[in-house]
Amino acid sequence: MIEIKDIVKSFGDNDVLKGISCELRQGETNLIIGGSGTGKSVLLKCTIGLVRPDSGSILYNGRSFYQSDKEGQQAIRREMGVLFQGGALFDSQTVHQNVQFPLDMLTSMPPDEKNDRVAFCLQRVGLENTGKLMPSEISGGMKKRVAIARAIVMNPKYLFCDEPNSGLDPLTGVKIDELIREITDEYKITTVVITHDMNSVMEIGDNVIFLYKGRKLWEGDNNAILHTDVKELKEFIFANKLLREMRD
Ligand SMILES: Nc1ncnc2c1ncn2[C@@H]1O[C@H](COP(=O)(O)OP(=O)(O)OP(=O)(O)O)[C@@H](O)[C@H]1O
Repeated sequence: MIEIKDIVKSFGDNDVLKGISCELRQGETNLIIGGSGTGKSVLLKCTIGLVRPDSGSILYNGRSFYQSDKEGQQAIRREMGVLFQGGALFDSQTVHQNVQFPLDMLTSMPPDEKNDRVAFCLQRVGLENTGKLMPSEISGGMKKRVAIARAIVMNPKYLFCDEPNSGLDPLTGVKIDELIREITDEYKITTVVITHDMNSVMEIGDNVIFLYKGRKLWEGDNNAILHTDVKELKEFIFANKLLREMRD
């Protein structure tokens, strides 16, 4: 579990996060949703240690990242897998090399063990026998799968996904959501997904946190969200035509 407590972050006179607290639960897909510019990415960057909050604390299974020494921070970082927006694969490396990259950077695992681990992760995301291909030879959905395989290769306790569906057709997007959900459940990971996508909210929203202008306005699951009384959340949800028609 990750406990976010009263996080405040400003850039100059732009107060981006105005005191956000929430719990990101283990074995669940925790979705951070909200309109553009509401602070979702900044909150994610604070949570993965890329942006230091002005105040507040973030605890990873009880351990404070920002109050840990360098070694403690590295230990927590090693437990994080990150799926960056767009996948961020290295174009000049094969699928296998891309997935192996964190093992090369962060472990002294013997080569055979690395190969086995990479093969296992590729198989887990449904991409066995693709290791020799280059990223340019595979589809957008397959690239996301490779990026997921890379994010889980270190066996993370925490998985962060920034807009995992961006650039994918709806059906492929649903399959990626399902994969993230399955992996979360199977390995009991604390998964955090940033999204604008109401399909994802309805499919995998175990714990949904709605941000609006740097504050948390609502928190609940995907069953409760359609019955919200919060005006700003209703506007966000029912901007989606299909959901509006379902409601009416
Ligand atoms: N490094 C930075 N320096 C200055 N301002 C920043 C920085 N990073 C983010 N901001 C500002 O923080 C605010 C929130 O940005 P953020 O990227 O978190 O929004 P978001 O909710 O993720 O939006 P989107 O859905 O469009 O990605 C914006 O006003 C942005 O300009």
